Amino acid sequence: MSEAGLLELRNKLDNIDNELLKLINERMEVVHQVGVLKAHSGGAIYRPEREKAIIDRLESLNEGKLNRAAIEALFLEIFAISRNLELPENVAYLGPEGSFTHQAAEGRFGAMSSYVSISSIKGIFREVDTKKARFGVVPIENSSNGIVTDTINCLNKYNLKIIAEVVLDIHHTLASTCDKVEDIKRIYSKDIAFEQCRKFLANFGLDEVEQIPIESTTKAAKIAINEPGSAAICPHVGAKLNNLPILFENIEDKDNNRTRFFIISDFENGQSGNDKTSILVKLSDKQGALVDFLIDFKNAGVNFTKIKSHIAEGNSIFFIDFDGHKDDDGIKEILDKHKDSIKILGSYVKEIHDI
Ligand SMILES: C=C(O[C@@H]1C=C(C(=O)O)C=C[C@H]1O)C(=O)O
Repeated sequence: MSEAGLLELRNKLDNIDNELLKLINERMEVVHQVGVLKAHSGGAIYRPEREKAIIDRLESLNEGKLNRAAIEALFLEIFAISRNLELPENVAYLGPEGSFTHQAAEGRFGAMSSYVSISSIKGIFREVDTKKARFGVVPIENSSNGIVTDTINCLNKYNLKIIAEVVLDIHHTLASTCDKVEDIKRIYSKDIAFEQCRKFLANFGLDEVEQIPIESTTKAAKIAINEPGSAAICPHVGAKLNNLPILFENIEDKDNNRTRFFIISDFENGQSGNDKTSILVKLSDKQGALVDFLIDFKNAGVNFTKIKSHIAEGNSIFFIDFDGHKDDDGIKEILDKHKDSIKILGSYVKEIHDI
């Protein structure tokens, strides 16, 4: 290509960028006006259901090269930046830095938010409950390891709302300063990560090597970089952050290893037309009480996406997800009827059917 041709194309890009900048700033002005209205009415700044509606509309209008993922990546960042200009958002996540929960948080709240790494799920609920953070990001379930009981216990204990779900494909790497697998004498990781990589470890004879469970996969990388003869099972970013060489990528046994996260806050979402609701059901000892409850939902044609039994403080409770919003016709009546035995945890835009 000639120098002149390149110059011309770059000029074109500069002009487009100038327009984009002008338009985005104009958009920020309008977001600010919405923010002023919300401040008067006490409404929440973050409205995931509205953001989803915008992305859906843009996808349906789209005629260019961008696919849904690209539109989402661009616009979620624009939304996050506009929300931050209105009100800086503190996001508490299950750390340390580089953890999967951190990735889930950044995916939703973008590069401009301020993030606080918290070392326990309970700590995250406390941080949001005491208003030190506006949002908390916690894991709720993994496709290989099931439900996260600490999160259920905290949802039971605190009066916070689930305002969004985020689903992340979980990939692990084996990272080490050792050049050869045979030189690895110890592996550090989180207990569930060892579980998720059992077959890989067996295939490479690493099931014979000492496996040391610690609180997080990123901490594993931190240890492994300083300890000759050791390795870590950790996320790609965890290895990169610690300059730990990656020996193998995607070592998880299942190729659809996913974790679902909840974003918790102190407000309720409006209806989006594509919602999911999570509740906890505490039933009396009366036999068949759960069945009565489920039949009401079934008769109303409500689709359950998850039912898990769980013991909290000695009592048996059920964690249930179903399609629809708590204020939808048909659902509202059933929730009212059973209000003494249920706790509504939140209605939020449905990202996924089940993991
Ligand atoms: C501007 C609003 O507030 C926030 C910002 C949005 C945006 O930038 O378009 C959309 C939804 C909200 O999270 C709104 O509610 O319309």
